[in-house]
Amino acid sequence: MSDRPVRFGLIGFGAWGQHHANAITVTDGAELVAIAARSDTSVAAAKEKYPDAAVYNDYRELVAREDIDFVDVVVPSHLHHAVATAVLQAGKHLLLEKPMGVSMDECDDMIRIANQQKRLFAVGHELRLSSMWGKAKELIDEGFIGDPLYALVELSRNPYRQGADGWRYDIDRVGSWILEEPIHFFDLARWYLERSGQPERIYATANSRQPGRPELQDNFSAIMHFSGGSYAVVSQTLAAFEHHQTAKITGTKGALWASWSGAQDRTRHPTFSLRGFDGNEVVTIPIDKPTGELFELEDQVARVVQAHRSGVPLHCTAEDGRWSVAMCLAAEASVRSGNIVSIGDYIS
Ligand SMILES: NC(=O)C1=CN([C@@H]2O[C@H](COP(=O)(O)OP(=O)(O)OC[C@H]3O[C@@H](n4cnc5c(N)ncnc54)[C@H](OP(=O)(O)O)[C@@H]3O)[C@@H](O)[C@H]2O)C=CC1
Ligand SMILES: O=C1CO[C@H](CO)[C@@H](O)[C@@H]1O
Repeated sequence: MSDRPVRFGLIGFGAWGQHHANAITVTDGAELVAIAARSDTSVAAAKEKYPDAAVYNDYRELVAREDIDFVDVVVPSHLHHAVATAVLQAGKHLLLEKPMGVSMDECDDMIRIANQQKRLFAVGHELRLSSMWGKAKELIDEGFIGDPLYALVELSRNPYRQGADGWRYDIDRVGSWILEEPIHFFDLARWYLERSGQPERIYATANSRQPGRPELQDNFSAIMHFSGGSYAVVSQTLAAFEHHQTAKITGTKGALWASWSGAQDRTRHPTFSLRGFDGNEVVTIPIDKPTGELFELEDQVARVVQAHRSGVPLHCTAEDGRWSVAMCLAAEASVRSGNIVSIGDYIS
């Protein structure tokens, strides 16, 4: 494989897209050659910050360029499908932010086109690359806790940002608030309980602080049962302060307890710890580098570069992204009906 830098185009230059731009520019072997934004303000901001990159106000001009290898899509969730299909149809590899799509049809359509075009398709579930959430996975796989039986992934944080033009508070554009952040935790819980087979059913409940906006669910909890007998609890409140995330995983022999805290999700100065009990003693497990979504974002760009250059497996494939969307939609159906929902109908 050639050693020339992997050439990236970035679509979306909002709060998170700007961090993607930075992650691309600090990654060895990656080059940010073009950015597409929508408003004049974002176009001007992109030009000022990245004078060497071409900046477009129509993403179709970016995808039409022949010299781009990978396109990184960081636009509001209801636009993922339209933008991602244009990228794939133009024959580019794709890194698409979560949620992969807002419906199963969207996910299936994108997977079909990626397969047809034989393109790489990674989804932005970056927590899988974390030195801490990932270390927990490694220990589980090594048998540190025995057979896993239970996983709790929990977040308490401040309210979501509005997003450009308020898309995050418009249910038709955000899809649901489950697709916004609990989707990461479904992905983690499934990863941790991988040895327990497939999840079979889910029960979820939620409520809103705004009586007139019941669809904006500040509090959300779900229980997901796996075929092997284990179960996972995913729980989130947006009615709290700062950003505090915990995972507790227990097995036939021991337990793990990971926690992360920061003034906000995008901090470079978090506190975090991973403690474990292997059935004999409680230990603090050293974490070899800082963890947090800004760090993992850089690791994610590095990973897709390696995948492109040397065929290293993607950290999160389109099938993984699809699975997590399915889980959110099943959870949503359970919240709506008040019933336990069979997951097979969603993931088949
Ligand atoms: N994996 C993770 O941890 C995270 C993932 N995300 C995901 O990333 C995505 C973006 O979120 P975020 O950055 O917070 O949202 P923002 O609203 O802050 O940014 C969205 C950006 O998309 C731009 N945009 C909208 N339409 C177009 C278009 N047609 N062409 C080009 N750009 C367009 C907007 O442009 P303009 O500014 O001109 O209006 C805006 O800059 C979402 O899907 C979100 O779920 C977000 C945070 C963390
Ligand atoms: O991880 C995340 C942090 O919060 C954001 C919302 O504010 C989400 O979009 C995102 O997925």
